[in-house]
Amino acid sequence: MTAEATTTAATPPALEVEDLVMHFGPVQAVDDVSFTIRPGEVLALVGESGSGKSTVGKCITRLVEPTSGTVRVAGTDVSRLSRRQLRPHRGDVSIVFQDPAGSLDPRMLVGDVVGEPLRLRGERLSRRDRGARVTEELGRVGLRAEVAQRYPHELSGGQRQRVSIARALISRPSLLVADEPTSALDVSVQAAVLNLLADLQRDMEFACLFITHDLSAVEYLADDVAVMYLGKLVERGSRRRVFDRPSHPYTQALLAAAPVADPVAQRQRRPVLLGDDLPSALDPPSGCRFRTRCPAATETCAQVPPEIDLGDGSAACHYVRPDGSGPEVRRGPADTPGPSNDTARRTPTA
Ligand SMILES: Nc1ncnc2c1ncn2[C@@H]1O[C@H](COP(=O)(O)OP(=O)(O)OP(=O)(O)O)[C@@H](O)[C@H]1O
Repeated sequence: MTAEATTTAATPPALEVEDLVMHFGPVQAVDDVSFTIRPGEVLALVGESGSGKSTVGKCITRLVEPTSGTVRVAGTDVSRLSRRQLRPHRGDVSIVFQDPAGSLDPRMLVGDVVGEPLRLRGERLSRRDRGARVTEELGRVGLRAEVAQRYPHELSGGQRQRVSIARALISRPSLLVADEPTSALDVSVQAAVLNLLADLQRDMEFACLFITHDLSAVEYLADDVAVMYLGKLVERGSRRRVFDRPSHPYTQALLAAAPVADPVAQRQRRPVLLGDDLPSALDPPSGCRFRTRCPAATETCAQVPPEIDLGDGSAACHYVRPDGSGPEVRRGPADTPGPSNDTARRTPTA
């Protein structure tokens, strides 16, 4: 998908996250994470389970209070606002969760669920006007007006996720955080919901932080990609650059591990296995956190996070070549080939 960045000098980024830290007691879930999303841009946040992706999303939407750091939405520092001060900004950022069954109040009618953000935002609307807005939003996500009179449990998983999306978008947010929006759904409806999100994003032009494990969905939906590993951002760049020339050994491993639709391309891939499980966020490795699993690690990686600036907002491992291409990562015997940068184009299966 192409989202033309409409940023001008006068238009602040849709989202600026600066030095975000979230520790749950001793658990270092997110550590010094910074990134920006331009208006209308889709940034995919990828990484293994437990790398801190959802926690970043929750900090942005103030579902958890960050330990430190700044979150600016369309130029407003929302991290320092009290709940009361935040009220007029409610609805500027919305979130769609992985599991619609868990995120929709089972005692509320769908119409009330979808219309609730308008009430919370303090919009004074007559019952009739609110009903009309709800009907409009339901139509936008492909649901009939009658659905408003049903309870969430009376709907299918795909329909429930459409309700979550309608609820998220009724306040016309400038930023949508979509946290694994299709992964809890039946495979047969995943592509339809993903297509819906893509269409809505293109039509309504909201910026989107798309948190996902699904690299084929990233290829389909994202403009830029940010890669997280154990609470840290290890790489950021345009989707094309990251997929074609991943610079961090972790990104290379992640891409090499992802299934591709084309069996020939799959065979040509040179796998880099991640090996052991993710280390604990209770006691992350010093220096570069990936070093304990990195096939290219040297002793220096234990001391300083070996990052260099690629110049396009990307932080990359010091192993990156001067031309910006990735290192030849080796694992095991010296003749074991490194990862391929030749990723087949993928689209979600219908
Ligand atoms: N409320 C909490 N209390 C304590 N630890 C937490 C809490 N929420 C998350 N964590 C821990 O923070 C780390 C990051 O979790 P997070 O859910 O953000 O990762 P993730 O990348 O989104 O994983 P997944 O893809 O499985 O959702 C993990 O070690 C997790 O156990």
